[in-house]
Amino acid sequence: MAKFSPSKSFAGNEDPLDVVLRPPPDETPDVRADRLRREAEAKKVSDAIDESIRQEKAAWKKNKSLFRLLLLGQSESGKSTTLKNFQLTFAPQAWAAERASWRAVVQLNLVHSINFVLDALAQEFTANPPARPRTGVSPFSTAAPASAQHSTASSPDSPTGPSLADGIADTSVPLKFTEKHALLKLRLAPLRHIETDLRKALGAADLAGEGALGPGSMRATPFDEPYAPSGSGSASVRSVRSADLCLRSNRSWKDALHMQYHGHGGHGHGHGHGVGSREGALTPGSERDDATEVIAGCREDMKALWEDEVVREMLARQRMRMEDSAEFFLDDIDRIASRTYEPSDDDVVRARLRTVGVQEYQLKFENVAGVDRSISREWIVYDVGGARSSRAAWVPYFEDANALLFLAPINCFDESLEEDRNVNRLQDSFVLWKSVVGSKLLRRCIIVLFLNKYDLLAKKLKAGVPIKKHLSSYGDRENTAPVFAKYLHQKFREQHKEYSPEPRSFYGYVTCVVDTKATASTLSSVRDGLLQQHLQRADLVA
Ligand SMILES: Nc1nc2c(ncn2[C@@H]2O[C@H](COP(=O)(O)OP(=O)(O)OP(=O)(O)O)[C@@H](O)[C@H]2O)c(=O)[nH]1
Ligand SMILES: [Mg+2]
Repeated sequence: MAKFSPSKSFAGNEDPLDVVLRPPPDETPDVRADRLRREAEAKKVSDAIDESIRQEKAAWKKNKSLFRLLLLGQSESGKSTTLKNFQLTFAPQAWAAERASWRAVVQLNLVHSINFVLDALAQEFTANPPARPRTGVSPFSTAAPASAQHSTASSPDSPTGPSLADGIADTSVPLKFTEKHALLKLRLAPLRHIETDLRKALGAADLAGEGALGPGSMRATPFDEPYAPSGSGSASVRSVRSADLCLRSNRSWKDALHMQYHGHGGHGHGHGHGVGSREGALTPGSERDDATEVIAGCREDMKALWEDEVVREMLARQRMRMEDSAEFFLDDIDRIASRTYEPSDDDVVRARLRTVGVQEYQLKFENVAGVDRSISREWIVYDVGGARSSRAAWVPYFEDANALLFLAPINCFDESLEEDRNVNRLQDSFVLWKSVVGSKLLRRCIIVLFLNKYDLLAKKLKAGVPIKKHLSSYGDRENTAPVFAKYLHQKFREQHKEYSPEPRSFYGYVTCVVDTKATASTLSSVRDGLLQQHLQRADLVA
């Protein structure tokens, strides 16, 4: 029987690989140099591969511990308000530390709304001047003259109710302006400068030239072209605004304010640079805080203006849509227009600042008992500007997003977009939702829907605005908030199912994000659900 005899080369203790790779014994210097060069190149490639594997692992680890949430939806859908709820619910200490810095923002909201009413008044005066001065008329009298009371049509608890929302105000009787209105307008004139000062203090000035002040500038009249509805032939509420409350970002207005308070060194040496030309005008809590002083000085006049029935009727007739939070602040002038005013949690949640661009926030969870602490401690939340011109800027954030919270305001079925009056706001939300759920870039993203502003929907429907008139597909269903919310929930759900590139779960909530208590509980379950889903996916990928 033939015996197996190993070839000589593989005999003994020699490493077979080494034998193969060993340079030939008769290698010339040129061949050797060539071989070494090739080996060095191969090593470079191998090192590069190792490095890329290392980076991938690090990115995965980072991704795993950093959860990225995108807040999307049209302008004024409630994205920034939802972000504030996240902070209030999950990072209460950081929230409390920042609350005082919102004072100037709340003051700006209030002053902005008063100036908005004064603008409307000025326009009315041009066509319908106030009656000749009468002696003994005080601007503080809340009772309107008998003639004016006679001419008003709105209900007391809903000054901008059916007549505003549905465009059925009786304009045949002229509004009766009196000397009281002229006097109020005059006495409240200093608030113009205060608004400018506050905007500057909050860093709004550097937005000039970006078109960021939006379509309704201070010069825009409340008598712009009426909205021509595209489909139903029904009137929609016009979005006529005075200059938008628009600042670049959360961080930058806080920085700007810090500069105003503490000077450019930013360390509290008491050399406030003031606002406009007034040195130290915004140093908080000091007698030099001009804004607070002037606002407090105007308190009674502001109240008299806002509570005046002729003024309310004027707003209803002009079908003006003020900021959603305007009434909240205007109804609480006594508290806000005070020298000792400090913002409450609700004030901060309601304070409106339009978001410009994409703002990134680090949300550090305090006191959480998370499913997995390594991924529940810190989230990156992206809050975007929702106006049409801002939407292209969202796309680069799609790829890395783990989850997306889409806000659709459901009270706006009879309103048009501020940036395009021919587009119904609800229709815009539908179209946006369709493209978000259908996006291939977002196919692995967990999507949560908030059908928001339920309170405003309920108020509008209670005032008698007919849904069917603006949304013919609604048919003869009940004109009530619960039925309409359920109907929309179903519609959004159907689109989600139809357009998602891959099957995925639908999470839909009906919300009112200015209700911080209810929102806290919704956000807790959203957070737990998101983390659970995220972990399941991570297990599949890892
Ligand atoms: N009553 C009521 N007001 C709401 C609700 N949600 C948001 N608001 C108000 O609506 C206004 C707009 O809310 P934001 O959160 O600033 O809207 P946004 O989506 O961030 O808007 P952009 O920054 O312009 O894209 C603010 O005045 C909020 O206080 C709600 O559920 N009910
Ligand atoms: Mg915003």
